[in-house]
Amino acid sequence: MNVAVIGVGHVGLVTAATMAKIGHNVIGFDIDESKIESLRTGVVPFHEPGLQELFVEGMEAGRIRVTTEAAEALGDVDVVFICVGTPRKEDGSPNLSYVQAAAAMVSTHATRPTVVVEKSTVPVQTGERIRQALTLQAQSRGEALAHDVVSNPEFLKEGTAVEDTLYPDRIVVGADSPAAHGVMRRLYEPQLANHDCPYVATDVKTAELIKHASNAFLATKISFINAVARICEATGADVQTVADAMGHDVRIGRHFLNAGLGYGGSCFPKDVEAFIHIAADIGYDFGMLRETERINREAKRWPIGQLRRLLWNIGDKTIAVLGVSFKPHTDDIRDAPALEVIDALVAEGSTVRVHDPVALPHVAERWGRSVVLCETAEDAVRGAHAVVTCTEWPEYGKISPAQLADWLEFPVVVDARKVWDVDELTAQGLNVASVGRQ
Ligand SMILES: NC(=O)c1ccc[n+]([C@@H]2O[C@H](COP(=O)([O-])OP(=O)(O)OC[C@H]3O[C@@H](n4cnc5c(N)ncnc54)[C@H](O)[C@@H]3O)[C@@H](O)[C@H]2O)c1
Ligand SMILES: O=c1ccn([C@@H]2O[C@H](COP(=O)(O)OP(=O)(O)O[C@H]3O[C@H](CO)[C@@H](O)[C@H](O)[C@H]3O)[C@@H](O)[C@H]2O)c(=O)[nH]1
Repeated sequence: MNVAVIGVGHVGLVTAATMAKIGHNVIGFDIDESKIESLRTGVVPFHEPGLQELFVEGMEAGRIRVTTEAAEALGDVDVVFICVGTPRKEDGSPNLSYVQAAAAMVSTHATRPTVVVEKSTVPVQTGERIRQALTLQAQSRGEALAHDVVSNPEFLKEGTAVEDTLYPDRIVVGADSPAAHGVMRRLYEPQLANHDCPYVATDVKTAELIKHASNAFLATKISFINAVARICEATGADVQTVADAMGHDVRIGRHFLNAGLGYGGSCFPKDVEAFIHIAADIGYDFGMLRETERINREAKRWPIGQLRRLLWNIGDKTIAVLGVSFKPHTDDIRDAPALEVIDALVAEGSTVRVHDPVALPHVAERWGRSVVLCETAEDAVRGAHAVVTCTEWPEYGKISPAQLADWLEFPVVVDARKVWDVDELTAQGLNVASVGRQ
């Protein structure tokens, strides 16, 4: 089938590469000329394991091309994926202007009936609004509407996006006509032939809601365990063991019960906030999600409180921050919990030494000379008064507690991501604050 992808960012590019992998002819369209320029030369402009290879494979097979020309991308396609951003507005509600602009482009440039697929995360009822807009635009040109609108939410996680998209836990497709369902089923048929997973065919609104409900639930699971971590710290219980034992119950499951610095990234923070707004708009107060957010704000402040407890004054100290990306295996620092930690340290006047295996260029963009960029973790930690872990990059776990004790000027470790074993740290004479441990 001929597939167009509008917006080749984290979701759009993985969608494009996956669609090519399963045999479709794909064209990716973006208004960001530098992104398209980079892709034309076969270079994926952000860090996502496996994506570079998958994209180049599609290009070499002649199944993916990219363009900044909407007319070239949208003229002759069976399916158009809208993968543009839906960032939060100042009041926390989702900004749908990019989605509206993308739909308008389809209306202007499509030369035949197509299936317009919302892959961006949008509020329930957005599909209905897109359909209304497409109808009005068609009527204004004296045409009858021929496009279908479908919701096909994306569940990939950054860092494992390629794997998640090639082998998803489920595929959700919301459509309001049998014809649109038929097109989407044919689109995914080659993937389903190699990977058996539930294919949830539903109406558009239900599919839209599945996405916000899933993200809000996962974020709430994280906040729940972070609240339990506070109780463990106060009582001497061990949150890791609590989570492991809870996880043995198949009804609960162990995933997303890692206590730490809270959730960040471009999705959970904005999607939880959006869901609260969406609910409020229809007159429902989703108070539980406001509590999820409150606990998450508290989790992000935890390291600074611990540094004050262990060092008393932090303004005159050198602090090593290990990890800035919102999770390992990505260079994405959007809404990363580390931002709050670093901002607070900079505001205190601390000397902040920062290491991250891949995100340092973004750190330099955001803080300039307010922080010291370190090429290795050792450069950051050696001679510092304390070390704080903000991202659990596997390489940090390879630093032994003995090395930490040797490198640090003061023996202070604030392990917000549970990188090291507390007992091994204390055995080296280190003063330790580890999430969910006394
Ligand atoms: N990042 C994730 O892990 C993830 C996972 C699932 C769902 N989502 C959702 O998918 C959507 C996209 O997220 P993302 O992280 O890929 O965003 P992104 O910022 O990485 O990419 C969005 C792209 O859209 C382009 N764009 C904006 N307006 C355009 C237009 N009118 N025409 C063409 N291109 C346009 C931008 O230039 C950018 O390249 C969001 O709604 C997000 O919530 C993201
Ligand atoms: O037990 C856990 C699990 C995650 N996190 C944090 O939660 C955030 C989000 O992590 P993750 O969900 O792995 O990454 P994302 O790429 O943001 O993926 C989420 O957001 C995407 C965008 O909507 C969805 O598609 C995915 O299904 C959903 O997991 C990160 O800061 C993690 O450190 C924890 O603190 N504890």
